[in-house]
Amino acid sequence: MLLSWTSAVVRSAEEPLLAAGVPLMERAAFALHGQVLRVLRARRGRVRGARVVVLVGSGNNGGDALHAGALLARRGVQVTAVTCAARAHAGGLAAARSAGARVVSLVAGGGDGGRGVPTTTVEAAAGAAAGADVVLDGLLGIGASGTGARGPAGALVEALRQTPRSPHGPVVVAVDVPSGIGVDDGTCGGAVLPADLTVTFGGAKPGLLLPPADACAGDVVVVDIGLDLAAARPAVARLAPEDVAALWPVPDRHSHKYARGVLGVVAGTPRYPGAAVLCAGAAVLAGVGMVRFVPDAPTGRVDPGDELPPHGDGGPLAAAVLAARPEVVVGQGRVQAWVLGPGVDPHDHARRRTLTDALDAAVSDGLPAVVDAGALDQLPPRVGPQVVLTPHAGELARLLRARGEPVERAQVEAEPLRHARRAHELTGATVLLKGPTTVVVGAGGAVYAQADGPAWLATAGSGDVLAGILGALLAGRSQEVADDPGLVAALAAAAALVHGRAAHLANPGGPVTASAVAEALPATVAAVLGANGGARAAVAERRGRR
Ligand SMILES: NC(=O)C1=CN([C@@H]2O[C@H](COP(=O)(O)OP(=O)(O)OC[C@H]3O[C@@H](n4cnc5c(N)ncnc54)[C@H](OP(=O)(O)O)[C@@H]3O)[C@@H](O)[C@H]2O)[C@@H](O)CC1
Ligand SMILES: Nc1ncnc2c1ncn2[C@@H]1O[C@H](COP(=O)(O)OP(=O)(O)O)[C@@H](O)[C@H]1O
Ligand SMILES: [K+]
Repeated sequence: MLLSWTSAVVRSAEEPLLAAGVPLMERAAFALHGQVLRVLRARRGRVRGARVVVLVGSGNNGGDALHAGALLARRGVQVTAVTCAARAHAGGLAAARSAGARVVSLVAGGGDGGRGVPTTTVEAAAGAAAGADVVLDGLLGIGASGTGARGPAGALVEALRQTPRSPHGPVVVAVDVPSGIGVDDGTCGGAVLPADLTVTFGGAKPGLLLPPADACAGDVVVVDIGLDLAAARPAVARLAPEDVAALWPVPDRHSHKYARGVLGVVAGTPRYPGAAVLCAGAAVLAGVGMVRFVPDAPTGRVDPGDELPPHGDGGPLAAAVLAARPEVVVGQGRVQAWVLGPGVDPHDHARRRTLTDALDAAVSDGLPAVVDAGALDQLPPRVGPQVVLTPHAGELARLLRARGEPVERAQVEAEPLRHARRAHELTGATVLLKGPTTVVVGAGGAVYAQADGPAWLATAGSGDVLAGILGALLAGRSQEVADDPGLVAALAAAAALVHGRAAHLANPGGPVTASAVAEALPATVAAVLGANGGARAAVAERRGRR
């Protein structure tokens, strides 16, 4: 699991160490220079003679970068430090100079309190950076205010962004965070320099995990500088396969299909059966005990308010589901969790009635439920966190507008966490906001950000598969969810991980269909369980034999 902490939490973890004279900056710089050496070796074999341009802001982030530059210069790297503000970290500047680094400034008399640093232009600095092996971005760290670098630093970032990227261009290594991101909220509004690698100190920062800023972080390497963050509350978490293995319901010898969880599904319409097929099929393939697919009451044969027949013939929609997945059971019955709404057309009155009946039943029984697509508009004003909403950005904006918040899709995309959190506050539900990086907000302040799938996953029906996976998980862990509704957010994040990984597995590096993602689920779950669940399953198996 990758955990992240806000700037304020990191600062308060630093304080006692700094007061005790612990050389945090030296530790950070040493680790940073080690990462740059690794990049240089991978890129060109030799370190000596490599060119590194260090971008230096006014604060300690620039100090880290300058000290790392000094260490690199001592290894024979040609280091050019470009200071971008009226002041620069004095100790770092002195170290870089005495190690033989060249120092220039974008600000006349800048960087060095007017001690005669040669000035350069934004164009010249950008040109030097473009010709370097590595650009070390030490413009802004956790002390950045607002999003986007301003002033000369901002101008340089803009110029670097204009430089066309090529495979021969420099590797950009961000110091602590890519300069200019919203460190705590993941916003990415102004001038931000995207990195290939971010070397972050003490613990990751939320903006490295949260969309849209996470797209600027590249690979994230967390460096231990001795901060004690164990007792501090993380802001955002990202699950790894081993975390998902620990969450996944694995059967043992005593398991039977009902004990493993039965999932009720209301999805699709007779006109659009695809969502029903994909959602119910994904739940089966993710390993649920049983799927009950709920068809509509046969028109004209049942009075409003009557119970549905326990085993109606189900009509063409159920026939389509059964043709694809004969394992599915059609009809009403006891379930441990629900998936409601994928592909349900609100203009189909019979389907909408079935949906609202099931939604009412799920909410009044307190059962875990995935509320997706067509069901989002039917959500009661308040529900518990065992209900998971799974909107994409447009659907979340609509849900918020329906609750009096004037929000457009673009605003949700610019600040996914803020809006997902708002929807959680307003509805009480756990919210899984789909996108390139999926954000989950749940009970007790839980926040997850999962970036597991390829962009190929943005394909019709993909969300229906995700809903089925999550439904299977909720059905399988319904007992634990009843005891701890906070678990729902972790399960939602786990579903997003498996969904994304299944897309990679379905066709590595190429296009996928939603059906192919669903078909890849059994192998994906097996691979994820292999992270530590192989051992777990073996233990469960042994226990079962006793
Ligand atoms: N504490 C420690 O010992 C350790 C800290 N560590 C390192 O320190 C980093 C934090 O350092 P920090 O606090 O000095 O903040 P940092 O981000 O470098 O600069 C902030 C300055 O930039 C300016 N500025 C602000 N916003 C701006 C904008 N949008 N656009 C342009 N300029 C802007 C503003 O200056 P002003 O403009 O007001 O003069 C502000 O004062 C941290 O990320 C890590 O790398 C590690 O060494 C581990 C030990
Ligand atoms: N650029 C992207 N990269 C990776 N995953 C994406 C991207 N865009 C969307 N996704 C994922 O694809 C799925 C799309 O779901 P959704 O919008 O509900 O599609 P549909 O309604 O067609 O099923 C979500 O799980 C989302 O997280
Ligand atoms: K930085």
